[in-house]
Amino acid sequence: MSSIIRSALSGSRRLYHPALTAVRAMSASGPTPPFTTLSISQPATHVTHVELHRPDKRNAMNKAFWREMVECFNQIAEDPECRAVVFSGAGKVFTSGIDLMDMASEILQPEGDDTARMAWHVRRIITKYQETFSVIEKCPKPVVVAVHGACVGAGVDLITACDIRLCSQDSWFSVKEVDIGLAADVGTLQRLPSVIGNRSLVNELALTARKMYSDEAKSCGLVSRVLPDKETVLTAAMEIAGEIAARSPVAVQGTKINLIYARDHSVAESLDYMATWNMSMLQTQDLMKSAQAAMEKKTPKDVVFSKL
Ligand SMILES: CC/C=C\C=C\CC(=O)SCCNC(=O)CCNC(=O)[C@H](O)C(C)(C)COP(=O)(O)OP(=O)(O)OC[C@H]1O[C@@H](n2cnc3c(N)ncnc32)[C@H](O)[C@@H]1OP(=O)(O)O
Repeated sequence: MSSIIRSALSGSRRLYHPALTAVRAMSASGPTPPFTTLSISQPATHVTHVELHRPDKRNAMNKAFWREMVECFNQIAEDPECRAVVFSGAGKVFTSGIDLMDMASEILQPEGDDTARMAWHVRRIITKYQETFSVIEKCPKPVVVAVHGACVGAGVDLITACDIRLCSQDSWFSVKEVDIGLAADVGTLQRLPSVIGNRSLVNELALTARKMYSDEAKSCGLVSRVLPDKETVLTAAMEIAGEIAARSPVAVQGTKINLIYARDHSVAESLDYMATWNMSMLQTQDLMKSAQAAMEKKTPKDVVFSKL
């Protein structure tokens, strides 16, 4: 059952649905209702563009953002029209991280009658915020992130949950949390080590909060490409998403899920999971269609795949 039907049945407020969203320019004009921090568009067939849209506040992540990301990516996960996602930030920078004004009260003055209750309250907040980026990883549609300018604090948590990272030449990254008196708690410390495969560098970045510029980000593997500017990085991200979206969604989503499984499990466990996964997925009609196209020297773009 699609999210839109569920929404109608439950009588809840209108939900965003990419298939029903008008095709908009790549640079959206503002948040797309019902969201206040995210602008959603469909720049190409089967591609959804999610833009963090608080440019005046350098895309600082306020309370609404942490909630809306979960709603947005859960809907994308279930949207049969969407096969790949591009994530970017509006305005001058990608993101300045957590909204230091909006979040202060929730974290610094937690609800609760005593220390234990306040601690449980804070724990619930942290796990809720962790979900904001874990939904990117749980979404079976690959997410390509296009970074430009600053990517600070929670921005690094966000991009490490994405599948493909690109940035512009003017980008810089900072695991900023130690500078504001906390250990990063929404994904960087857990995901960055396997993203860049260099624990000494991860430790250095996380313990000093120093800026890492685009060339170093490329050389250490945080990003796979550096493009000249914001426009070209977004264009490159759209092209990659288009390539992904042209391929079998059964193959693509199985690939994402098994890559993430393999990151977190032994080779033996992952091979076992893979065999179990493909014992059913190899029975897809996409396999025959794709193989036939390859034999006929056609590209995946020439093949029409059923919705998934
Ligand atoms: C449970 C906890 C979960 C997650 C925790 C995450 C931790 C973090 O994210 S730590 C990182 C915190 N962020 C920062 O320390 C960055 C602060 N911002 C900056 O350094 C700069 O703004 C900049 C990103 C380098 C951009 O500089 P510039 O282009 O010169 O813009 P500004 O003039 O500084 O800012 C314009 C405007 O935006 C507001 N703003 C910027 N960053 C934030 C922020 N993080 N929170 C709230 N507001 C922010 C700034 O106040 C200005 O607003 P005006 O109303 O125009 O004054």
